[in-house]
Amino acid sequence: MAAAGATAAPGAPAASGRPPRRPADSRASASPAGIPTLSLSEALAGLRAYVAPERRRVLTASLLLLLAGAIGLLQPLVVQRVLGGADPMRGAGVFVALLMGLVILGAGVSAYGNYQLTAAAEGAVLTARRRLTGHILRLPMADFRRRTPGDLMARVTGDTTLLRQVVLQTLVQAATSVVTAIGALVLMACLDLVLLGASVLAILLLLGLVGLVMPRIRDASLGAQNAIGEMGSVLDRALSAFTTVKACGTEQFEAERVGAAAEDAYRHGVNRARWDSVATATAALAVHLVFLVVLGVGGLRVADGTISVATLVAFLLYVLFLAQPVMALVAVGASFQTGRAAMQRIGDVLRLPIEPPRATDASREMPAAGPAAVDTEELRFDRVSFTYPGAPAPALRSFTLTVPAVGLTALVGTSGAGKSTALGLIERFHDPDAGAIRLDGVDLRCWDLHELRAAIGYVEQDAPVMAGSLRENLVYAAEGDVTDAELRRALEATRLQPLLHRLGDDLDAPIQYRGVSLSGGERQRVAIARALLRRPRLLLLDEATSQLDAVNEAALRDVIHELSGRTAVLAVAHRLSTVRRADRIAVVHAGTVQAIGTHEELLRGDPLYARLAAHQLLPDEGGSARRG
Ligand SMILES: Nc1ncnc2c1ncn2[C@@H]1O[C@H](COP(=O)(O)OP(=O)(O)OP(=O)(O)O)[C@@H](O)[C@H]1O
Repeated sequence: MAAAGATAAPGAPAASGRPPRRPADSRASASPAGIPTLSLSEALAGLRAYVAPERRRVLTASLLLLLAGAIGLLQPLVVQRVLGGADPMRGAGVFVALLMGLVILGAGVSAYGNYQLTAAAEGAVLTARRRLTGHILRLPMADFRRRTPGDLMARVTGDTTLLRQVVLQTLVQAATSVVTAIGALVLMACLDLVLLGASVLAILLLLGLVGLVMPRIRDASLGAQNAIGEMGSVLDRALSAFTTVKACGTEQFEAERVGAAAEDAYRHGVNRARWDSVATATAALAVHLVFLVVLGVGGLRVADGTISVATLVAFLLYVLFLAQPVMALVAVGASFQTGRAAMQRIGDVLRLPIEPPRATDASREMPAAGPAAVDTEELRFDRVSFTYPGAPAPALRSFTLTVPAVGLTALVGTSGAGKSTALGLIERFHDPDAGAIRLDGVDLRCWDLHELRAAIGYVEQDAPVMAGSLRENLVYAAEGDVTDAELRRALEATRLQPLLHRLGDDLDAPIQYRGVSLSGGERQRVAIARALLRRPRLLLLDEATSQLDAVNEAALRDVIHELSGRTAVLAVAHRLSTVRRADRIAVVHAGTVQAIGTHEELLRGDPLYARLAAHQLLPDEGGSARRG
């Protein structure tokens, strides 16, 4: 299967030398709410990985913010010198000027430090977005399909944004706050140890209470972010089926579904805000309590002459100064819990194995079907069986077929017989559970994935056209430069000149989102032209002619026929008129190739084909096809 030998994303935080883990295998513990959460060390390791590219900026910011903290610490000392002097008013002007200078210098250093820190945080967000996007696009098809685009988008846009706050607060503010607090405590110790003891006791008591609140913030954050992801999924469902929603008149129904998901996100958000407020209020209470304790105990000590008023005032200033790091540390704790939830959601995706470029253990997975065929330049399905993950029954069972290097091979059969699945396995969207598919006698699992796909032109059933220009859509899959003349030839071959004409003969004319400004047939032909420009050695067409009118279909049939004179074409078609001229037709039934032959041979020898032909053969040149 695709997961075999899969590769973890380069730089994925959890991939530091360890094999990639699926979420189910994760050592993540379960929160009281039953939501699995990252352990603290995993979260910190994840954060380090995102910040690593920004370490120089983070270092600069740390030093500057520490310097700003040190400058701040000097201010109470200056005040003490002024008030403690024999004549407080003598030289007051100089001290005030010195104080002003320190304030301005501190503000400047702190502003530049904060700028560097914010830039580093943006850099970490950029790193996370790049890794996540690159990883999502390299996920195996099965893993991608288990997720919804809306939720993945919420992870790339929303969860990564939350990292900014974590980096800003956790990495530097936590460090600088701790250092500043220690500095303040040391200076407070120099002033009076008794007052220090009373202050520390009061702070520890209330910080203990804050610690109890932190897990609640983490659970509420994870709940809120999951709810936002869910809302993205519900919204994506409605927007991607916009036409259906309109046609079915279900705007209100869908709006209510999205509204319900938004309400869920709101409830979680409010819950998080509640616990955030509890933490902040507790920290503020701690600071006030310390201030009152110092005022009370300090007042008594001034009264009995143990310390001077100047020392008490300086100590109180340090208490006020301590308020900032204490409040900051609580905010850091709360924000880290939010970031931890975001990192978990990002990590859940990054820990998924990506498509292996080449399965290293493919040889061990060789079927018991015997040695690899020696024939080259052909595609061969050798007793291939495959069941979609979670599906109750196999889509392919002992599917055996040879597609020569040149010629048109058609797959026909009833709906759900397994035709599209067979094409998907050639693209290695999935790998067979048993048997093997070989190209040039080499198991596809041993091919370099990029090389394999580069050799194939694939026109899928829904033939998407992307937002962008016609040119962008055409050259999308092409390797190397494509000239205008080549583009025009491809348009001509697929009878798309009228479309080009409608676009003012401008290859760079924009095509709307998902090609909604094109007809279904035009979209399909753009996809075919795109596949042709890839100059494939194997062209896979999945019902590529289903949306073409008779004239265009006949024209396209000529193109395919001409192409099949040079290369291998494997076409799935319900319109049997398209495949009448096929060199061989494989009749697929219940996941197995039950008959192979030409149109005439199968009409005579295969009852299923004869039945399909009788029901689905479209009139073509002179209606001759109806003779079956
Ligand atoms: N992603 C999937 N997950 C689970 N089952 C799937 C998936 N895709 C297809 N199937 C199932 O696999 C079987 C074969 O599907 P496939 O799309 O290959 O049929 P088909 O012959 O191409 O049908 P049609 O002609 O209607 O397109 C069907 O039973 C289908 O329901």
